[in-house]
Order: sequence, then C-alpha cells, then structure tokens
Amino acid sequence: MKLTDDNEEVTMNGTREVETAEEEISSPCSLVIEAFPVKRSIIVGYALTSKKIKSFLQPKLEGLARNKGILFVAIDQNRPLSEQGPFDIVLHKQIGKEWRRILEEFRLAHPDVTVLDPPDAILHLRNRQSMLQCVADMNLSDSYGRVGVPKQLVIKRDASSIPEAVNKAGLRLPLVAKPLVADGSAKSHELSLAYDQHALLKLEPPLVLQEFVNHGGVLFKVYIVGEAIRVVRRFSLPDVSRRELSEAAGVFRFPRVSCAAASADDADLDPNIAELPPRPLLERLAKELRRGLGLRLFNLDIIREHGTRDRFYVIDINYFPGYGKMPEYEHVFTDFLLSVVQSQCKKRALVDQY
Ligand SMILES: O=P(O)(O)O[C@@H]1[C@@H](OP(=O)(O)O)[C@H](OP(=O)(O)O)[C@H](O)[C@H](OP(=O)(O)O)[C@H]1OP(=O)(O)O
Ligand SMILES: Nc1ncnc2c1ncn2[C@@H]1O[C@H](COP(=O)(O)OP(=O)(O)O)[C@@H](O)[C@H]1O
Ligand SMILES: [Mg+2]
Ligand SMILES: [Mg+2]
Repeated sequence: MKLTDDNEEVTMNGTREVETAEEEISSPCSLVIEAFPVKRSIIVGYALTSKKIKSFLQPKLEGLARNKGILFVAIDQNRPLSEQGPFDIVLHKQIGKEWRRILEEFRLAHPDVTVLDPPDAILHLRNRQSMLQCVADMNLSDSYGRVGVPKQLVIKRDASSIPEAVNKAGLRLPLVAKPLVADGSAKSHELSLAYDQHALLKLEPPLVLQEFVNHGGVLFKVYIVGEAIRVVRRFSLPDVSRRELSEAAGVFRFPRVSCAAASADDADLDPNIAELPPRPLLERLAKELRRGLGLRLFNLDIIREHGTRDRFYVIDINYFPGYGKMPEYEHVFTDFLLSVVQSQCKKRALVDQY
C-alpha cells in the first residue's frame, strides 16, 4: 500500500490507513456503516469567522474528531468551492448575498454534500421579528407547560410614533428595545429597557419592542445540535418590581447581558427559579423548531415567568452559537457529524438498491 498525504485514511479505532484506488476513496461510509467496504475520512469544510474558529475548533474537538475519522478543513473563500474538498459536510455561519449564491450553486452541483445549514434558513434568524415567528405559530402547550413569545411590536422608523403604537398594541411597560437586525455586530446586541412613555421617544428604530417578562434574573440557554439538546443557566436582567416601575423613568442601555461570563450553573439559586424547563417540553420545542426553521445548529434563550412553574417565553434564537461553552460539545458535535454522514450513506444505499 502506497502512503501519500492526500490519501491518508482514518479508521474507527483511530489508526491511519491509505486507500489508493479512486473508487475506494469516494465515500466515508465504512466509517459509519459496517457493511460498506469503502474507507476514507469524513471531510468537514468550514467557513467561519476567526473568532468562531478560535472558540469552536479547539484542539480537543479536532483531536476527538480525528479519532472518529473526521477532518476539519478550512474553506478558502477566494477560490471556487467546487475546486476544494471533496467535502462531505460544509459548516458555515454566513448569509451574504454572494456566499448564498455560491452555496446554492454548490448544493445543486453536489447534492450528496450536506450544507449546515441552508443560508436562507439562517437568514430567517437575522431579523428579530421573523426569528420568533415560528415559536409564536407553534403555540406550544401541553401538560409540561406553555411556550410563547413576549408580546412584541416592530417599529421600522420614526420614534415619535412609538408611544401611540405601543398603546394601540396594548404593550405594557417596561419594554425591551432590541435592534431589528441581529447580524452579529456589537450594535445588534445593544439592548435598552424603557420604563416610561417619554423614554420611548428616545429609542432608535428600526427595532423590536418586547414586553419585559420578570423571570427571577436567570435564563436558560438551550443548545441544539441536530437531535441533541444541552441546557445551561445564565444570569440575566433582574426583575422589575411595580414600585421600581412607578419610580424609575428613562431608558437604560445595556451592551451585553447573559454572556458566557454570566454563567449561573454553579450559583446558589432559588430552586423555583433554577429548575430547568421540563425535558419533554424542550424536546418538543426543539423538534418543532428544527422542522419549522429548517436548521440543525442553533440555540435559544428561554425564560420562565417568575411566580409560575410552567409559563415559558423564548426571547432569542441564534444560529451556530458559542458551542465551545456547551457542556460536552466535542462529543455531541462529533457524534452529530457522524450521524449526518450515516444518513447520507443510508440514502445512497437506498438509491443504489433501486
Ligand atoms: O461569542 P460567543 O461564543 O459568546 O457566541 C455568541 C453567542 O453567545 P452564546 O453561545 O449564546 O452564549 C450569541 O448568543 P446571544 O445572542 O448573546 O444570546 C450569538 O449567537 C453570537 O452570534 P452573533 O453575534 O449573534 O452572530 C455568538 O457569537 P459568535 O461566536 O457566533 O461570533
Ligand atoms: N422580553 C424580555 N424579558 C426579559 N428579559 C429579556 C427580554 N428580552 C431580552 N431580555 C434580556 O436581555 C438579554 C439579551 O436579549 P436577547 O434577545 O437574548 O439579545 P441578544 O441577541 O443580544 O442575546 C437576554 O439574555 C435577557 O437577559
Ligand atoms: Mg440572547
Ligand atoms: Mg441573539
């Protein structure tokens, strides 16, 4: 057997072998389905920001992936995609027009490659109104609880119209004002809390105005990776009491709440506040969102209305979030990638059969 760098193989037990015949290296199926006699690494091409590469592609992930026969390869966005690879999976978090066109063309030419996820579906999360539409339409309610979205209103322009629009829509103060576009910029994460009617005039459209829901100052981040779900607790904005509401006035701006530094997993919390949302409820929610959004990699911020046990609100959904902070992400993510290739192989086997 001839050894070359290009045709290097990684088997299930982590040892390396080499296949030289064209046919034999065309599929990674033997890595995931015993019955297939073909061996090759699973190649995952990625187009991610340097910040994301640093937080996500950590040595532990790459090492574990290698042991499972998965190789991560950077996509050079200055070169045609079809000339690179061949890829089994493409990972990306981009929605630019040109990139959407490139990926669409690539998907048509390479239907066997799984693109995670479709750019149009990701685009849906870029607008804070369309982001939550799926949850609102779902109207999820069962014996484990109810999941909704806070009452909200979109203001496209003209701050002077806000007080009247708020009255007309019946929104109750205080209101959280969020930039309409969630494009990942620092500005798009700048939120404000408006306590009184006058304060509404100081807001800067385009924005989403959302009723502030008291939730005991703790939120749950629910990470989804395909079918896997992991939940963490983060500190959040504290409750606003009636008294505070009657005394406070103006707009309070805050740049970044509930970031990773605000982990509340080890904090000594009131058990009624700290209790995680029921697993079956999250499973249903995740399943419906996966289907409704057409996405497999995302997280959501969910809060429990303070004083209730089972009234939940989804306030934010993020595509390809900071998985580096998700417990056991290396295992969860590599298993997911294997499962993606497994379903590709099953599909291929079915096609070959008929
Ligand atoms: O920066 P990180 O690792 O905290 O991850 C950010 C996420 O934090 P989280 O995992 O939810 O704690 C963050 O979540 P939040 O919006 O803060 O809830 C976003 O997903 C952010 O992406 P973008 O800036 O909206 O494109 C994520 O940023 P990118 O890593 O995608 O740039
Ligand atoms: N409707 C709401 N009620 C109470 N707190 C909220 C509400 N919306 C947002 N927050 C708080 O503001 C933080 C940031 O809002 P979020 O919608 O998650 O924006 P981002 O995309 O910047 O994370 C949340 O983590 C939460 O602490
Ligand atoms: Mg958030
Ligand atoms: Mg967000």
